[in-house]
Amino acid sequence: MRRAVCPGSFDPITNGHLDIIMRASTQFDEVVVAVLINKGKSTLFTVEERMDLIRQAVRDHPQAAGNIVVESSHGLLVDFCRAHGIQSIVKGLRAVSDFDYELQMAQMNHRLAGVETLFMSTNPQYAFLSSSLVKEVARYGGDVAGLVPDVVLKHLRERL
Ligand SMILES: Cc1cn(CCC(=O)O)c2ccccc12
Repeated sequence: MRRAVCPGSFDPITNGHLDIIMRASTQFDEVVVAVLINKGKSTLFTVEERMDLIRQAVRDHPQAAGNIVVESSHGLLVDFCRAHGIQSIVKGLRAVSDFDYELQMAQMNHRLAGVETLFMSTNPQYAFLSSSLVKEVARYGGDVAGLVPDVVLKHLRERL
């Protein structure tokens, strides 16, 4: 069973994230989306809400093949990988600016536990997206339809 993890805060999931998760699910037997718990960071949605939004977004996706599971993770990602029998981390790269930090994390995770990190190119139509930017635009009444899954759009409007 070849498993990969797609880690992130997903506060909330965007269509850029969903695109990578769906594409990763065609490359592995199972993809585990890990919602990272960061106690020090205030978030718009709770961990449970973020997990539910991801599950709904995947369910609503026409290409969903039933091999995507959503979990939460605190502490080191490599410990999460060991606990879940995961050999690969899949990350989406949006721009060259993402690469420096992601390379550092990939080298550390490989040294710590031999876990490989596989990078996928983000779909150019979503390359400018981040959860923070989506929240900022939505907060000031901007239209983020098409940039986030419909279920996220609904909850963003309710929450903000
Ligand atoms: C799957 C995925 C997770 N992340 C981290 C996002 C986060 O930490 O919330 C991404 C960033 C860009 C493209 C794809 C992804």
